[in-house]
Amino acid sequence: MNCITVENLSFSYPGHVEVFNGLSLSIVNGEKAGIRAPNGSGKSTLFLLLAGLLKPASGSISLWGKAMQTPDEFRKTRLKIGLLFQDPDDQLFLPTVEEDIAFALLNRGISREDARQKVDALCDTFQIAHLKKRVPFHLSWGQKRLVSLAGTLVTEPDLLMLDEPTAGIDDTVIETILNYLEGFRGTMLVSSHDRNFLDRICTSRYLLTNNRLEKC
Ligand SMILES: Nc1ncnc2c1ncn2[C@@H]1O[C@H](COP(=O)(O)OP(=O)(O)OP(=O)(O)O)[C@@H](O)[C@H]1O
Repeated sequence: MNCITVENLSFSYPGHVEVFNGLSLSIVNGEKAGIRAPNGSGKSTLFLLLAGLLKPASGSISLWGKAMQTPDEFRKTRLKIGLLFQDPDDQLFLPTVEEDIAFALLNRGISREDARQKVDALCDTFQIAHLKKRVPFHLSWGQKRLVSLAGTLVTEPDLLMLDEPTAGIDDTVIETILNYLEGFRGTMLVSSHDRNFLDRICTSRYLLTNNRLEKC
């Protein structure tokens, strides 16, 4: 069964050139798909469209076989999705790191104690336990990246969409992230310019150029 089916998707930012014109793709359940592309070709835009945060001009998006037609359908389905934004400043918004990582759990009705345990475990894994009481806004860029990644993974989503997860992160921590993602059992769509990173965790690779997403 497909996790993601996109047919004939077209999208332009208002007043700008079109990003997609007739893009189609399908990602099967459990696939770990790596996307590479030149800068500005639309990777981030694709993730935002798939999460229902941008609206296509035409075409269809189905997630787990269900056509996503209304904002409400996307909102409900997003509970099963973890989306890591390319820029952590678009993602972090609460007064402390631990509150930010816990947000998606509490939003899903998980108790404070269970949320605290999951946050603590992930902070230990990503070596960011010392940052828990810090203000996300004041962290370094790499630290923000790790905190936003923890906040994306903490709900153990069925579909992970990671936009440049290793940008600005040092090699030892990249290894920790790789180890974690190698054990991830859901479906994953990950964009990166780091070919080695994609080779380690992906079961399929795609190249996005000239409006087309082609297996490579
Ligand atoms: N909010 C916006 N308003 C107008 N144009 C935008 C906006 N966001 C992105 N674009 C444009 O849309 C195109 C696709 O951008 P996008 O960020 O999706 O590409 P990308 O493949 O993720 O790039 P990169 O690898 O450089 O991060 C680019 O030409 C970009 O300038």
